[in-house]
Amino acid sequence: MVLIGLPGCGKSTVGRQLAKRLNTAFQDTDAVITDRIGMPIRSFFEQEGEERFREIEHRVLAEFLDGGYQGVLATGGGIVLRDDNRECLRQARSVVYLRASPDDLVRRLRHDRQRPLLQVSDPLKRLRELYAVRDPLYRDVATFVIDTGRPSVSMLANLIATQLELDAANGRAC
Ligand SMILES: Nc1ncnc2c1ncn2[C@@H]1O[C@H](COP(=O)(O)OP(=O)(O)O)[C@@H](O)[C@H]1O
Ligand SMILES: O=C(O)C1=C[C@@H](OP(=O)(O)O)[C@@H](O)[C@H](O)C1
Repeated sequence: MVLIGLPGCGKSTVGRQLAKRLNTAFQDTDAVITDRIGMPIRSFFEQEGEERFREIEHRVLAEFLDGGYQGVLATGGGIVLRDDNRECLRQARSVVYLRASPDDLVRRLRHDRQRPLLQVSDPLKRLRELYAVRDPLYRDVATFVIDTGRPSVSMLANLIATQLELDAANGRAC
């Protein structure tokens, strides 16, 4: 199953807990990319540009999904920007959109210096722009949407696990 959503929505944090709860593997496309490029993503954006990053991100996503990866996969917030990535995601068995408001995200990420797109003078404005463009794209490929506003990380992991179990019990693949 794949987790999507804006930077800071909890794809890695919730994803790790969910994998434990489901007793399955956890992987993070950003971590795989970082290993592959041998530098932080922020440095890669500065040296090589976003477009090169998106190429590598596409290859990594396709490798996981074409390879039939069965665990929990956290993705980068921009994974839905490319048509071919959205096509890949539609073939995944479950895609969960962790929805978070720009206001919540800017609070969570106020000390972050790693996310290249948010190193701007007005990160709230940037997050609102990202939300406007991406929210419809996340919804387009999501199997279901979870609002992350109130619940804790462990509650969210339990909520998703329960939803996946219900889907499985109702005969829908998870
Ligand atoms: N539901 C939540 N409530 C409060 N803080 C959260 C929640 N989900 C994630 N966080 C915090 O927000 C930050 C970003 O989370 P992270 O999992 O790295 O996001 P992503 O992988 O989606 O970019 C971390 O400090 C994490 O602890
Ligand atoms: O939103 C984006 O376009 C990006 C989000 C980042 O991942 P997170 O969503 O884990 O921050 C990372 O993939 C890269 O900096 C680009």
